[in-house]
Amino acid sequence: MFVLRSRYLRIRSRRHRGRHVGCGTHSFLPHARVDGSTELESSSTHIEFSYAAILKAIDESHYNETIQSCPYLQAEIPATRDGDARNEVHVESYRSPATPVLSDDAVRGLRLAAQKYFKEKGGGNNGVGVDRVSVGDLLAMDGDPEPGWKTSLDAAMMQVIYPSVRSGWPHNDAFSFTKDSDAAHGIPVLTVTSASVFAGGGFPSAKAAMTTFERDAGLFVVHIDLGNDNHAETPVMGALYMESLVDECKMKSDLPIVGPLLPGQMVVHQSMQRTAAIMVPSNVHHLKENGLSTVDSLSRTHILRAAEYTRHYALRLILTTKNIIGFETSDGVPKVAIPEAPSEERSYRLRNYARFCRDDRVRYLTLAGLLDFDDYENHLWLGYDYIARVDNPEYQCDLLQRLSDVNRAVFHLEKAAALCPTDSRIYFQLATAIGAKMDCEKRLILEGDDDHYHATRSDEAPGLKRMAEALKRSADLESAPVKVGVNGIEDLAICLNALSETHCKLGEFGKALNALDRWAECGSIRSALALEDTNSIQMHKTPRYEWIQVTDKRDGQNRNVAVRTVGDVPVFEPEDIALLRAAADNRFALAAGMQTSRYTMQYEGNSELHLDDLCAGDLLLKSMMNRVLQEKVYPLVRTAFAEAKDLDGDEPPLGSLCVYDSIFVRYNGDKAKAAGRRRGASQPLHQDGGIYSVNIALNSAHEGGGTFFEALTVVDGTNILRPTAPGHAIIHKTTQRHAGAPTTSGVRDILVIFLTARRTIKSDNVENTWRIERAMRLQSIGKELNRDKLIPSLRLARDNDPTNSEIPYWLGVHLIQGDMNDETDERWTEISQGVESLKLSTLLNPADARAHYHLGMAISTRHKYAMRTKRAHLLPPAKEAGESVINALESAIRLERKCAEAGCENGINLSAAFLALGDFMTRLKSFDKAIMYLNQVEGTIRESGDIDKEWAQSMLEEVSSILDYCKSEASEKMEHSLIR
Ligand SMILES: O=C(O)CCC(=O)C(=O)O
Ligand SMILES: [Fe+2]
Repeated sequence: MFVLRSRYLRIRSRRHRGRHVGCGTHSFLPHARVDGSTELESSSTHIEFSYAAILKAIDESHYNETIQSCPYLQAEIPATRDGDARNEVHVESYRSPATPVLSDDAVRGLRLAAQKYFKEKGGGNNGVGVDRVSVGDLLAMDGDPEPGWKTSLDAAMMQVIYPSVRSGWPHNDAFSFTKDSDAAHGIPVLTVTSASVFAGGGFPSAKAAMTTFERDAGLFVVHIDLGNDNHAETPVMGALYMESLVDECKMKSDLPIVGPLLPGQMVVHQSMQRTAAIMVPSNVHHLKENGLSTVDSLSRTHILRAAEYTRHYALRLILTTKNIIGFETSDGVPKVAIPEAPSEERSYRLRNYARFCRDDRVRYLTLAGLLDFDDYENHLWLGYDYIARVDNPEYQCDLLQRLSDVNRAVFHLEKAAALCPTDSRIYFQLATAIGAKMDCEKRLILEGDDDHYHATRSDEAPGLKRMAEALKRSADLESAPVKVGVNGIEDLAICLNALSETHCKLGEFGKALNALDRWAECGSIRSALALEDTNSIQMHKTPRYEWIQVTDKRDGQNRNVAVRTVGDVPVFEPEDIALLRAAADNRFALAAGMQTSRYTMQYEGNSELHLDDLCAGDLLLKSMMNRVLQEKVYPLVRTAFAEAKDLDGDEPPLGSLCVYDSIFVRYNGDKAKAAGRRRGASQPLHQDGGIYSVNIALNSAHEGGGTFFEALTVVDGTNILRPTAPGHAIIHKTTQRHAGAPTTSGVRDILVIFLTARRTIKSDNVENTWRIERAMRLQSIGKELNRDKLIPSLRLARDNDPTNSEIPYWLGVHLIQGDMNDETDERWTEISQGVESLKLSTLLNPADARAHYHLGMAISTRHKYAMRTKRAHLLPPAKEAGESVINALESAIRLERKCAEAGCENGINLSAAFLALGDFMTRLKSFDKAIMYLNQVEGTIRESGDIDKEWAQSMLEEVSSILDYCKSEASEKMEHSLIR
């Protein structure tokens, strides 16, 4: 599938803040007129009429807003046009006056007023810790401590703010007459439609941004910094992240921010520019980066720290223009016709309206595009909507129509990119559209319902190349807001995942690795929890530990499975556990059964929470976790795995250990039982993400449960490990296959921390741990690749992490699964390599039942293929082959049964293994053995409860016919030997 997940782009446009006319409401549009036809072409007269009606409504809405929204802030007093012309200072993207526009007193007064308001009435705290209050509400508040700020603000409006906007963009359409009739409405003047104070930061895991990073309403945004209460102590300052500066700053290796700003200092920009108000340390431009030019930057770390440190304030005014003459009425009813809103406003409002239309979105967006050719968001939305339409399962149309839709999507997104070359969303959507287009073309060729496409052989490379280019640009752009903490890493990670995948599809593996490393780096900076401080001298008591090992029967060597903490120093003290579980209880109660995790391994009876979500805003929990990580977890992991180095061949990471993700898992055995889950509350066999998994027990009041380790199935005794007591841990490499053993009654709570490491300059070439992640990610991308690219990428994965048994396992499986009618030498080599790869997998992990199973099947397949293609002479001797098949399949059966006993089976079809054994022994004319194996098929099917299934019946028929053959051959053989 080529269509990328659209989750990456949550296109939003800021809701209009106007109190009377929300663009979120339909109230300003004549309902009866706008629904009806769904296609622009369907009825031109009808459209003409609707179009006019819509514009009229929009003009009215804009007009109302300009006179009603912020009556407490005076509009601009028009100067003579000559006067303006003399002051023209055309600026590109923003104006940032050197001297503050508000005095220190006014800044403090406004901040104090907002603080009082938030304390008494709250500020909405919209889920990301940002409070907001309108200036109108501040003015209406009783007991403003220092109300003098209003006079200062009024003066600034007239003397600095309005003149500065007008002289900054003198050629803006909104300032000029377009038609003669407009002259009747007078000169357009600037006015304020929204004035708000924002506050953000000052708590654990606070976001760097105080305002959402998106296009604003109106025509101009005036941002005035209001400082914070701790400025003197710690110089945390305000700044404005400005998307349009990205390219320019990259060249100068600077940050795309305007600031740091002094309290009272102002930045003005067009609303169309995407910006976000952020908090930064005053030395943000002088931080010495580590030279990796990656997102894991010092500036990001320091900006996020600044945001946590203090609550910062800013004033934001939204400006537009209005025509003064038309409004001069006593009763609010205009005497003359309502003036046209500026075209940018018309387009913005129409676009916002389109968001709420289910059927007509494309049509309204097209109209919005006609109103303002320059507004890239119209094209972005159009492109996005054309793809969304094609993605919608309810959209009934033929492939050619689909192709035409995705072509339009590509057209609009390219247009958007030309108008705004710094918006990462556009390039991501462009890549999505190109992918969708390729998908359509492929289907047209397959279905052959068009002569043109029927004739064309598809060559995907050019399309994939364009996708890669767009994704690369998107990732490069997206890195900028990530680097300053304005955006989280989620979207960038998705983009880099797609980029790696596209490079793999092109066979560009070097570039794929580069993108993969950047993607992995995202994982290493995702968590807001502390990273390992490698400089600190350990003064704390770390838990003691022991290694759980198995002895390999073949070479007598010990293999490490996991570390278990022992003794009287646990990872978590009882009070730490209590704190964590209480936070989880709260969150589960809040979620009321809704999904609380990003992961999919969840069944009835299991629930999960991300520790980062729990810690956000919870100072106590976060600092407890940071302490435990720093004092216990990191030193423990580093020491234990450094000790294991000789045995495992893995260097501990060079860079600081850090949290890749951490989840609180609650297994409810009783719930699972009630839901009829035979296995209780459990997790299937898997590998984790990151490098190390730390699994900490939080209670003991349950039956069953524990971590099942596949590696332990090769030795006698238990294969489920449990920490020695609540608060203690089991730690293993993430590549060690394991499962959550069924909790059969009661509740089992654990905290699993997946650790990875920060990248260092050396990581690229020498670091094992970094390569472990590469290999895992290559393997996960493999699911999206065709066989011809899948096989080389699995080989690459194997080269990067030669110890991960999962990779040669999949490589073997895919090498075997090719065309059995292809009799070339190349195919023979593939099959032989497939067998070798599976053999390697069983050597690396002798406990993997699946690998043994597929190895047995593969040897048998190779045998059949060789016989058929006259290559019998290339096969190993029959006895040896027989032994290896028996060995492999019997191991598979034995191991799978052990897994099943623990409730953690792989789900291998054991009856098929017996059948394969019987079949192979028959081919080797070893009839007694064949009969012995075939006789076990029926019982095994019964055991699995599948006897009534159709496949079971046909398998039994096959068994019975081979059995008949074997029996007659066996008795003939017997006769033969008697005669002799
Ligand atoms: O239940 C357990 O101990 C295993 C948990 C686990 O493997 C996981 O959450 O990834
Ligand atoms: Fe796990």
